[in-house]
Amino acid sequence: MSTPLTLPIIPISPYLPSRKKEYSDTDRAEVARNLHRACRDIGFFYLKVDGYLTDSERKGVLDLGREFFLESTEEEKAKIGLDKSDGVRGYQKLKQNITMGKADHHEGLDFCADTPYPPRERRDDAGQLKPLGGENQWPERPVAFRAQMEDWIEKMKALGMAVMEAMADGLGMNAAEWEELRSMVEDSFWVTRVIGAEGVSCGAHKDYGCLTLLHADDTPKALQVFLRPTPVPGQPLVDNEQGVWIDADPIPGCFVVNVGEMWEIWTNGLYKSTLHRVVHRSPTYRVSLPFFFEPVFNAEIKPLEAAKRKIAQEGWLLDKHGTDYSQVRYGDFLLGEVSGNFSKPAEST
Ligand SMILES: O=C(O)CCC(=O)C(=O)O
Ligand SMILES: [Fe+2]
Repeated sequence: MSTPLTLPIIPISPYLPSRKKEYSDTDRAEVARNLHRACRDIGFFYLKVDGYLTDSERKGVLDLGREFFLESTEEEKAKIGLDKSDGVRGYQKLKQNITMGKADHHEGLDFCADTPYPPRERRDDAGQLKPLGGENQWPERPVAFRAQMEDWIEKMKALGMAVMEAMADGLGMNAAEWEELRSMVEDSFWVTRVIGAEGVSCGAHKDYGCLTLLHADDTPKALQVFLRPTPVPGQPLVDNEQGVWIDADPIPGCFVVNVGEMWEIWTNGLYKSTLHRVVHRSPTYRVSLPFFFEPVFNAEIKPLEAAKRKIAQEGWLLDKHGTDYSQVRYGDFLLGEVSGNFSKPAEST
């Protein structure tokens, strides 16, 4: 089977609560089947969201980011720097974010779900806020930033749930299995990021969480995905090092979605967290908004029975065949990731 050089497009409307009635179970089965194939063979796909968001919502959030990055003063940016909260929430300047040990050429603004710690446990023995122990830092300008972004976050959480339900069907989960999975993501420990860049931006990396829902402006030739040769059942997987970088250019009405390492564990490696990078070379300023739809902080992530059944049914020989992926608590995994993510600039303490 030859490798497709573009990502598949998957419509999610049949799974959106507001649209479900317009579609049949057969429509949903087709979405679930295509989604399963995309997650298994590529780990990335375009999610067609049709009328789920208005054009002004889609444009509005990107404009907020652009305006903040391009029109705020250095002081305004520094006022909400990572060092003013818990080291994870707030503004990161150029080269402050580290990917695979290298500084990224983009500035960013990160927000995440409320702290998972009760009030007495938010600071360490020295009185410093622990990572994730603080509060989000919202820019004062543009004034609509917080309200508009909070609406966006609610919509992204609901969209993430619809994709999760379709993925559960794609794996052939029964009702009880889906309930268990749903309880692990329903109160998602989401993270959202606004990125602005005018040069080569984000180094090659895999996302560590559950699902990344990426909304970006229309700059082409920026995001690239590492496409592995299509796996064949019953044959050992081709070495992960082999593959080609393809452009994942924006398509109007679609998000670019990928599965993170939590899905890799849930599926014992059937769904892979795939390498991607941003090599934006055009002189225009690019704004992108990845939304990381994550499990709840305390979720214990371990291989799902439904995934094991699917592996057996389809006859896969996976890298670790015979050995299950190790169980992780999502929150521990996240803390490990965020602690390696940011460089400490000399002026921050
Ligand atoms: O800006 C992009 O297109 C992707 C950013 C990304 O991969 C990330 O923040 O994890
Ligand atoms: Fe990423």
